[in-house]
Amino acid sequence: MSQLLEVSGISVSFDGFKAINNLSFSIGQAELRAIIGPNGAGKTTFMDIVTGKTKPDEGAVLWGEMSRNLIGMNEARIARIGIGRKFQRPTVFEDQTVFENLLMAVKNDRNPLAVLFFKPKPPDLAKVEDLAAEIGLSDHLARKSGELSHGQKQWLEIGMLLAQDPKLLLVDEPAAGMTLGEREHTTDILKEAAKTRAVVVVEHDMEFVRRLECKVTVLHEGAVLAEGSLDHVTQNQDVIDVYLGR
Ligand SMILES: Nc1ncnc2c1ncn2[C@@H]1O[C@H](COP(=O)(O)OP(=O)(O)OP(=O)(O)O)[C@@H](O)[C@H]1O
Repeated sequence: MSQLLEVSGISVSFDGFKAINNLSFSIGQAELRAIIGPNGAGKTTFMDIVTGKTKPDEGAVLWGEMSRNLIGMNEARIARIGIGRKFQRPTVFEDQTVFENLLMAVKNDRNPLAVLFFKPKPPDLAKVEDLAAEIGLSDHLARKSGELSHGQKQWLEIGMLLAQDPKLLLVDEPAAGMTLGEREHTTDILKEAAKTRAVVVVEHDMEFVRRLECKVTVLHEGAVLAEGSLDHVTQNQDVIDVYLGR
């Protein structure tokens, strides 16, 4: 299988401290991957590099069949070529309904006023309905987003990102603050999304990672410490020493 994203030998230092240290990582077109690792391992910095927020001092970040180099591209351009990022805190428009939030995302205009003057066409409406079904909010389309539970807001934001049809979706700690039921539903959404695109999930919650049933990459001190199934990496003595055993 050809790789969608191929990161090789990236390093970045902040004031002399190597936050990412010769890190290599790759993911295929329709693959789900969990990234785990202790605080300060470099997980956020890694995502910052892939999305163009941080420029590495060394290494290559290659994208797609043409192996385009993403280093030096700005964040907006990287988003346009198909990399979506879900931050930890949901950023939906609370005064807008679920329907309006999804429609704004389909239209790719995150301006609450735009939706007032927008006459959606049948394909847009069909897409909103499909997205709502995918994230399990079909029965909540008319509700103000501010009334949703924390988990439902997270799903809505995932839906808004999926509206852009990203080829790669990066998701930062989705399980935080969710009930068990919400976590289970979130794993279902992410597994489904990864059937047609690459999805990278950074998460500390090991039960959540187990339910994802995917390959796991363990980061430590800015580099890959171990990679493989969850059972494989959790039996690795280095992983136990630096992460699990603490
Ligand atoms: N802009 C910055 N300036 C200085 N140091 C930074 C900067 N960004 C990250 N760091 C440092 O780089 C290291 C890696 O941080 P990063 O946030 O990527 O880790 P993480 O694995 O995401 O941690 P966590 O699980 O706590 O979110 C940390 O020691 C952090 O303090």
